Amino acid sequence: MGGTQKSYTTNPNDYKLLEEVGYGASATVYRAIYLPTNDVIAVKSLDLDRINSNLDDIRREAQTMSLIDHPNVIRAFCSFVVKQKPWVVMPFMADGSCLHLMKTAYPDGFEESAISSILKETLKALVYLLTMVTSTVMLRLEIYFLTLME
Ligand SMILES: Nc1ncnc2c1ncn2[C@@H]1O[C@H](COP(=O)(O)OP(=O)(O)OP(=O)(O)O)[C@@H](O)[C@H]1O
Repeated sequence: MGGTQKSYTTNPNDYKLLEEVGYGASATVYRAIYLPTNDVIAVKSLDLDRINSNLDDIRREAQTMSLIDHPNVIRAFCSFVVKQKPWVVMPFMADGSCLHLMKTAYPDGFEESAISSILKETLKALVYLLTMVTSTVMLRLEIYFLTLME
């Protein structure tokens, strides 16, 4: 993985949740402070009651998120369970989502050139994720065949 790696503990007392910044189908996202370094980060608190998948799927997703290394895909710094709720610690995106930007600053929609670069960057992210998934599946298949041949 590139760049300098920051390390974050899995101790909930090291995190101070500030205000809620977003709400999705399965989670609430907070702006938060990582107390040991005073870094501003985001904490996504997943609501198991609102999620259809089981804990193993969530664990796998968080594990995959922590392997991500691409400028256009947000990665998880770490994840752990707090009062039966999985928390995912990630970089805080101060400008918010494209939808938020549109609602606040571009009510008539983005310019075509902006749309095309957002789409281009999103497609790059998708290609990265697809390549990552494919190589993980290939690796698993390889291990499977090697085990079979033993
Ligand atoms: N790292 C972040 N930094 C800042 N804001 C964020 C971050 N992650 C999420 N948000 C905000 O929180 C909202 C909900 O997050 P997200 O979409 O990840 O939740 P979800 O429950 O998985 O949503 P979905 O409905 O897509 O399943 C986002 O739309 C965004 O506004």
